[in-house]
Amino acid sequence: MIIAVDGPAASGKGTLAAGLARHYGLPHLDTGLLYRAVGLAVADKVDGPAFESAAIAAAQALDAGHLDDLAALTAAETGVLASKVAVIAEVRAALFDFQRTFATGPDGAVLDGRDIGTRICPDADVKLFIQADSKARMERRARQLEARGVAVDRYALFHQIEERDARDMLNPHGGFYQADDAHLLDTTQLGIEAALRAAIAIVEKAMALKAGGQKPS
Ligand SMILES: Nc1ncnc2c1ncn2[C@@H]1O[C@H](COP(=O)(O)OP(=O)(O)O)[C@@H](O)[C@H]1O
Ligand SMILES: Nc1ccn([C@@H]2O[C@H](COP(=O)(O)OP(=O)(O)O)[C@@H](O)[C@H]2O)c(=O)n1
Repeated sequence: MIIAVDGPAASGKGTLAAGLARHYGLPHLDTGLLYRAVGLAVADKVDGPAFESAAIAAAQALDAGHLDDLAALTAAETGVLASKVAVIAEVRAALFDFQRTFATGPDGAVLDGRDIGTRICPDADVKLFIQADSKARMERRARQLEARGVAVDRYALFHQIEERDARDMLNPHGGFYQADDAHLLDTTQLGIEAALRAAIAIVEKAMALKAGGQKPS
C-alpha cells in the first residue's frame, strides 16, 4: 500500500506519516529532507546561476548518506534554503527517482511532502492532505525547535513559514495542491493521537471502498 501525505510547513504531516508507517508496518520517507539536504549543500552560495547549477549538481549526487545530520537538516534556515532549491525544475527531476523507487518497494510506503499525491505517487492507494491554521503551525514548529534548545523569535518564525508556504504554493514545478482524490484532514483542533486516529480512519475507509471496487467520495 502506498500512502501519500502532503501539506504545508509544520502541519504535522511528518508526525502523521511516521504514525501511519508504524501502524501499517510500512517504510516512511520524509521527502522534505531531500530538499533540505540539497539546500544545505548550497548554503554558502548566493542566489543566481551559480546557486542553481550547484543545487542541480547536489541533487544529482544525493544519496541516503546525506540525510543523517538531522540537527542541521531540520533547522528553520535550512527549510528556507530547501524551498529555494525546490523551485528549480532540474532539482525536482533529479530527486524524482529516489522517491519513486522508495515508494514502489515490495510493501509500498508512506511518503510525506508537498507533491506526493500529485507528482510522485499520483497512483497512491490513499492520499491525505493535512492542514492546520498558520498560527497553530507556527506554535508547533516553535515548540519543536525550543525542545531542541533553539531560541525562537515567534514573529520571525511566523513570517518565515508564511513566506515559505507562498513560495511553495506559487512554485510552478512544485505540484503543491490538494489532489482531486486526496482526503483533507485539518488538525488545528486535534492533538497528535486524535489526528493519527482520524488519519487511520480515512485510510481504513478508503481501502474498504477500494476493496469493494468503489471510488472514494
Ligand atoms: N496534531 C498535532 N497537535 C500538536 N502538535 C503536533 C501535531 N502534529 C504534529 N505536532 C508537532 O508539531 C511539530 C511539527 O510537526 P511535523 O510532523 O514535523 O510537521 P511537518 O512534517 O508538517 O513539518 C512537531 O513537534 C510535532 O510533534
Ligand atoms: N515533496 C516536497 C517536499 C519538500 N519540498 C520543499 O522542501 C521544503 C522543506 O520541506 P519540509 O517538508 O521538510 O518542511 P516542513 O513542512 O517540515 O517545514 C518545503 O518548503 C518545499 O519547498 C518540496 O518542494 N517537495
